[in-house]
Amino acid sequence: MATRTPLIAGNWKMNKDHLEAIDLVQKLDWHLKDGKHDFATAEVTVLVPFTDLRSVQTFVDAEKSGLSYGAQDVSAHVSGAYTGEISPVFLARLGVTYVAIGHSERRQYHGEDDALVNAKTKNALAHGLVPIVCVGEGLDVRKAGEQVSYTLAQVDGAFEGLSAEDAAKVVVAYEPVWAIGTGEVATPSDAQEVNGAIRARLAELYSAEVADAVRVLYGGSVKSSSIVELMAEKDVDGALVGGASLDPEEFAKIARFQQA
Ligand SMILES: O=C(CO)COP(=O)(O)O
Repeated sequence: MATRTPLIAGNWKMNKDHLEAIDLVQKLDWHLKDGKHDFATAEVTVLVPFTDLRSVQTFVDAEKSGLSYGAQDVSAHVSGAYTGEISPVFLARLGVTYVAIGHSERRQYHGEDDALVNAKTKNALAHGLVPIVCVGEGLDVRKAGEQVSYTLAQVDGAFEGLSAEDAAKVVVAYEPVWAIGTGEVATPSDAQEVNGAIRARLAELYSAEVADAVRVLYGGSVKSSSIVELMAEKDVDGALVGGASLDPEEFAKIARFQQA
């Protein structure tokens, strides 16, 4: 079985301007260095607003920080008359590693559907970015007990037409919508149920090797008090952290879950 390096990703959402971003990333870097964090045992990345990318890049390069960084969305197009969109080419030029695609807030407030998520995923991969494809059910679906089939349909949509080679590079984040920003963290077994099903689906769609290579994260109200139990589940390969990623000490603690 492949050994998957855990990934702890902070999604800042629409918080922090480019000056505040430097302050936050500096403090995060300090806490990780203070704790002698070994990035080989858990990768740490921050997904920041587009306007913060240059500041974060400058800091990471100057400090030779082990942190990587990413964006929260990307266009399905490469260039041209798409007002307000950001090309994966621009992100790659700024040293971006990851890009979140299909976050539930984009699906909900910007009408993004599986076809668009698929197009963005392909575009990111074509330009050397690693997509973090977000999937997960709302409360109604959870109450109806349909969380696995609902989420797997989103996975099928996101991976449609992807080669095995590309599929192996993708990160999937299972984020049940009812657990986002609510303080309502899914239990470790809730996370394992869906994360395990996602991996099994990738094995069906591709192969055991691809399924083994893909990191499947959990997201939704993750805190330093919940990360250890979540990471103990065999198909939870990391976390996508919202609110708690804005507190550098708390986020560093989450990243250092192996030391807890
Ligand atoms: O949406 C999330 C990360 O993408 C989760 O947000 P919270 O950690 O604030 O619940």
